[in-house]
Amino acid sequence: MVAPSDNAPPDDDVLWARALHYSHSGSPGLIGVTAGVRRGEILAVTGPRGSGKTTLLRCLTGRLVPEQGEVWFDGVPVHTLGPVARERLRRDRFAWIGPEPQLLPELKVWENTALPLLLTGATHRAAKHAACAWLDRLDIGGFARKRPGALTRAECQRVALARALVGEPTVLFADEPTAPLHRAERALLLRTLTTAARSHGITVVLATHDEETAAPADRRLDLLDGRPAAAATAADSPRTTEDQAACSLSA
Ligand SMILES: Nc1ncnc2c1ncn2[C@@H]1O[C@H](COP(=O)(O)OP(=O)(O)OP(=O)(O)O)[C@@H](O)[C@H]1O
Repeated sequence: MVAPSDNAPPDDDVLWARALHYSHSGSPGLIGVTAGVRRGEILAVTGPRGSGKTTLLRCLTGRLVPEQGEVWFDGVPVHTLGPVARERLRRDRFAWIGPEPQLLPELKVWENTALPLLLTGATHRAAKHAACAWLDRLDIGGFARKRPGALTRAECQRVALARALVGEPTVLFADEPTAPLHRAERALLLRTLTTAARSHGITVVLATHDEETAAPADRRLDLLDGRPAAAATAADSPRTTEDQAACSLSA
């Protein structure tokens, strides 16, 4: 049960979370994480493996409900919504891209790209038109009639990006989208993602353990052991504040 709060989210944050706590079957995933992202901004959530990045993104999308804390999207208290409303929010306003493209091998590239629109009732013609427009924008229009098996992994990941963007979501959640790619491919995918998001005013929450991938972000949130990194470091070294005081006295 999530306790209500009098604290309203900041006006300029399209997505805002306060003091999130979440545990996976008893083992801590998030411990008191607060995060905000403004409309059109790119927020990088960084940290080593197991630091809680995916758990945070899943709490922000409403896929996971925090045990404590609040998540607000566009003035809506996501943490109080039921499963159907959260599912609708994810479908209509959010998109997700992970490290694996997860394309359907039987479908052509344009059909894979159009899937989110077809599943929400768009006509075949409108969905195809939008899918092909996004494939063109991402410079992969030439693949539209091919099947994923004919593409490289990096090309498939760009198709997955087109599929994520085809519904023009308010927020794109990108969980280690470049992780399985070589350096040059990583740079291309990242440039494609950030350029497309910025030119369409799409907010991005980008989880990555890689400094170069985090570099284009407007802001970043560093996690360690499920906490903001600064808090985790302080918790690991209870004498830090005392030590700093001692240092400044002796300086
Ligand atoms: N389904 C689960 N069941 C049990 N523990 C989990 C589950 N998912 C995550 N965890 C644990 O929660 C912690 C945070 O995991 P999370 O996947 O959020 O971190 P991450 O920073 O995204 O890591 P990675 O980069 O490896 O995906 C880790 O200790 C992880 O082992």
